[in-house]
Amino acid sequence: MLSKEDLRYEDCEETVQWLLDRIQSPPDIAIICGSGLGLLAETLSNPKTFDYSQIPHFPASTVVGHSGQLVFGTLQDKSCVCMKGRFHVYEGYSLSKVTFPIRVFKLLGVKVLMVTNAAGSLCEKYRPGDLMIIRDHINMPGMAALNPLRGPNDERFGPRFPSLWDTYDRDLRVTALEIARKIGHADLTHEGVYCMVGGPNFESVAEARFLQKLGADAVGMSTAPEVVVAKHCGLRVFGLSLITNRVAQAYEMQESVNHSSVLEVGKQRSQLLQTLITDLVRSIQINREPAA
Ligand SMILES: O=P(O)(O)O[C@H]1O[C@H](CO)[C@@H](O)[C@H]1O
Ligand code: HPA
Repeated sequence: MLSKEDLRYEDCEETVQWLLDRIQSPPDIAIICGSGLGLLAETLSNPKTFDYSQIPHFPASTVVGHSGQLVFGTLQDKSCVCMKGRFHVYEGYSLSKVTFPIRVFKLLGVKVLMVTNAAGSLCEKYRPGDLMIIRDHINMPGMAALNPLRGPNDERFGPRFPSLWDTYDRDLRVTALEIARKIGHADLTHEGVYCMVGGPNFESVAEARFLQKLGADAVGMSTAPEVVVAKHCGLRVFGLSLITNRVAQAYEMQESVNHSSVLEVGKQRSQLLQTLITDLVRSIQINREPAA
């Protein structure tokens, strides 16, 4: 059964129509800016910006470092849309609301979703300021039935039982690693597994040890639901984590993390992220179906 909190296909269509009435050309690529990474949106030329509060059915951004704007524009001759700020479950939103923009992007005609996030390192060799290309994820809330696909399945979006085995696009991952090498940052660019937890607290030492044993290289409080919904509706997905801190896995470790330091690392690395995403967008071929 749908709850009051669940947004329907028709709500999505309404939002899409509202946007189509106001933009020049529908986007092919959508980019979600993680905590402190909103400057990515400034790479778009001829920007057309909407506050989330203007857009029908869009929730509001409540987290510092997520300014709450949707920016349409051009990057490397590709029509793009950037979310300056995402929605998190810990803000109190249903998963349907958290992932609503992804379905809007799909109905707008987007082919590729690029998700970025700030994340803590669980892997010995990752340092704050490093990048992790997401190879795969562990959706902790999803495995405990807090999954955005829970409830009646609307086949217009996708199948009841989607497979996630090849979710993070292999070609985009390879290209991103090549770009990192070309721009001289291979040493700080890794490929690994992102684990989503519910937040908003940062992990306890015992939780961090548990996640590391499960095979997670980095941990954050977002991304997995967006990616599940993107895969469900057939989008190509690329994911990039900026490692903003180490997560303490021993009681003696003096690792303290707070949201301001997460945002600060985002600011310091914004240029690098912009370069990598811009070069990756340049490499993407968009195959538009011929008009009927
Ligand atoms: O995942 P993004 O939105 O980048 O944000 C990350 O940073 C915040 C914690 O500082 C959490 O919201 C965590 O998920
Ligand atoms: N844990 C969870 N989410 C995060 C972290 C972290 O250490 N850093 C940035 N987002």
